[in-house]
Amino acid sequence: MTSLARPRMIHARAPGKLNVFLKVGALLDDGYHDVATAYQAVSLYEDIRAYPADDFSVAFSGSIDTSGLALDGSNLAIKAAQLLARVSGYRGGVRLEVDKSVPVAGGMGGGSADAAATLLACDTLWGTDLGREELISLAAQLGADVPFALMGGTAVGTGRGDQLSPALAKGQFHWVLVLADFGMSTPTVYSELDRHRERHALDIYPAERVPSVDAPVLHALRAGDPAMLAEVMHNDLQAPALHLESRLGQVLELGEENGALAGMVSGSGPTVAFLAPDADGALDLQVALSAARHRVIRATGPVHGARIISD
Ligand SMILES: C[C@@](CO)(OP(=O)(O)O)[C@H](O)COP(=O)(O)OP(=O)(O)OC[C@H]1O[C@@H](n2ccc(N)nc2=O)[C@H](O)[C@@H]1O
Ligand SMILES: Nc1ncnc2c1ncn2[C@@H]1O[C@H](COP(=O)(O)OP(=O)(O)O)[C@@H](O)[C@H]1O
Repeated sequence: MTSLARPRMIHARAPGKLNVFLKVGALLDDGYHDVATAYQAVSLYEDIRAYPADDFSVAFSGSIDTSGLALDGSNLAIKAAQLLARVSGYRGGVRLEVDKSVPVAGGMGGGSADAAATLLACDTLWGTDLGREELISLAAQLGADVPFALMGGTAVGTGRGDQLSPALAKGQFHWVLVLADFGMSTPTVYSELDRHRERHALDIYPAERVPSVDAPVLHALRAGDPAMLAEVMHNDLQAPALHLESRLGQVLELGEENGALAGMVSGSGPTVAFLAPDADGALDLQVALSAARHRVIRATGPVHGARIISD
């Protein structure tokens, strides 16, 4: 009698993201904020290889400095694998090798991409076969951005950012990303926004305490028109991020002086994303910013969400 051979390794890949639009509403009782965001998955990827093992472990490689990342159960990749094992009743473990391209704590959802790719890789490796819907619901338990890393493309996120609906998008947008040599804590940036609103007794979007994505943003994405998108890109976390790290303001100015259509802090920062008119414009901008001794990479979007590359 023959038994079905278990795969020896599964390779999954998930993208980083930009928030081309992010409005932050009220602080909720659970410490989260109601948000309305337009996500775009971009061509910076986390590649995860999952090997059968008796326990759970993770190791990192790649061009990004990962020396500060915990490798224990607090790592999002391990959390994802352990959650899937618990829910599915799988009794073994997994050895995860992550080739990292998304900056750590950079506002581009690298940890979320690790979690999404891990869910998919382990579901395949272990043959638990939960299916997309259930993986998305596990993803939401791991972090607000994790469902989008599974889904990819372009999408509107509401609630904590985890209630997704796909958005129509045409063509390709060209981004130039300035990476920082420091990270920023997402909760700290949200808290800075709350403090600012309290200090100035600001009413949060009084007409709509539940924020929404502005219609012109969806229109620009649908039209695939970078000039149109540049006019309406917005991030409520940019002001608090700049308040915490004023040097990001100089980066924004430099990009806008050198041909960017618009620049924006990505999510909670500190990565700064510039929208270029086209591929040539992105290359010119990369050269100018690199000459000013910044670490700069180019990316395009939208791209696919998490998927299996090989098994
Ligand atoms: C700001 C955003 C924009 O997409 O991304 P990043 O800049 O982190 O990539 C997200 O809202 C981050 O999502 P994610 O990084 O998955 O957040 P989580 O791990 O779930 O939450 C970390 C902490 O951020 C704060 N948080 C997160 C999401 C949200 N809607 N409201 C919040 O206040 C809470 O303090 C929470 O405890
Ligand atoms: N696999 C992981 N990759 C990156 N960060 C992780 C991971 N696991 C846990 N973290 C922690 O999650 C936090 C957010 O990291 P990350 O997802 O890279 O950035 P951001 O939330 O700004 O997009 C960091 O403080 C980091 O230490």
